[in-house]
Amino acid sequence: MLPIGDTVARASDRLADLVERSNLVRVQTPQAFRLEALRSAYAQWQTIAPTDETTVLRAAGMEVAAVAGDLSLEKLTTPADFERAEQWLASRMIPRTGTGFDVHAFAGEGPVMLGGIAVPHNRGLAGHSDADVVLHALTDALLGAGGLGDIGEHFPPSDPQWKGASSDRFLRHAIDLLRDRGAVIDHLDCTIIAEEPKVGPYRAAMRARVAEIAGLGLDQVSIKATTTERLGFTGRREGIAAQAVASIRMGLSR
Ligand SMILES: Nc1ccn([C@@H]2O[C@H](COP(=O)(O)O)[C@@H](O)[C@H]2O)c(=O)n1
Ligand SMILES: C[C@@]1(CO)OP(=O)(O)OP(=O)(O)OC[C@H]1O
Repeated sequence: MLPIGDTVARASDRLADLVERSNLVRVQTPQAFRLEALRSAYAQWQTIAPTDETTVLRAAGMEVAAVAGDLSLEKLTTPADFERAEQWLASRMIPRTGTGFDVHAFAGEGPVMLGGIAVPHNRGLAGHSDADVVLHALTDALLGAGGLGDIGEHFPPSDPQWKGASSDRFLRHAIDLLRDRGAVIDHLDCTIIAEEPKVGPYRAAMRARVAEIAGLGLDQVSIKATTTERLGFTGRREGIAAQAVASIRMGLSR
């Protein structure tokens, strides 16, 4: 049971007399009873559905012991109750960030897979899978945010089953692992580092595809690109790099 903090009064369409609340309590559920007592009390209960079990036991002449209630056991009955519970749960979620980075070298013929779409290019990318640096960097960022290892741990490059695999499944796997742990994915951001191909014309399609694979809204995904001003291996057009950041919220494990 819980004490009543509010003023208590009789009312119809207007407020009427106050009720002395010092000897009133709120009776919470769930409640615990000896099974035999509960069965026997319900066998004797013949009126309309009771609002709780104490009513049934007391009607059968039994005494019910009272123990201190707990506000965190509040019942979820109305939509407002659910909203309050969700806010309470959200307040216990801690923001976490993960970063990911990946590189694949140009080899063979295009197109290149970037952000889950085939981008026309005169050269392709070498890799055990489809070599989608964007999805690999995003996958590692998500795994990092969850403290769940890295992409190679989940999909070893030595395992022939991932040969030529579409990287959609790597990203989806990281998302599923996080969601199974009750995490909320707030935002994914990826920067593609390459002189070529130009990402601009495909940015919107990549963003939409990543959002679709991850089960996120468009406004929760960002795809950017930069060159390295012809410097370094990306500047020499030897390959493409991508770096990603995943912002999530996850409950405390302790
Ligand atoms: N592969 C790329 C690289 C760059 N872009 C776009 O060009 C802008 C300028 O790049 P800088 O490296 O000179 O900063 C960049 O902000 C991107 O919008 C691109 O589309 N594809
Ligand atoms: C994606 C995996 C799958 O075997 O292989 P690659 O396509 O080579 O990609 P990389 O980012 O180098 O390594 C991660 C591997 O898990």
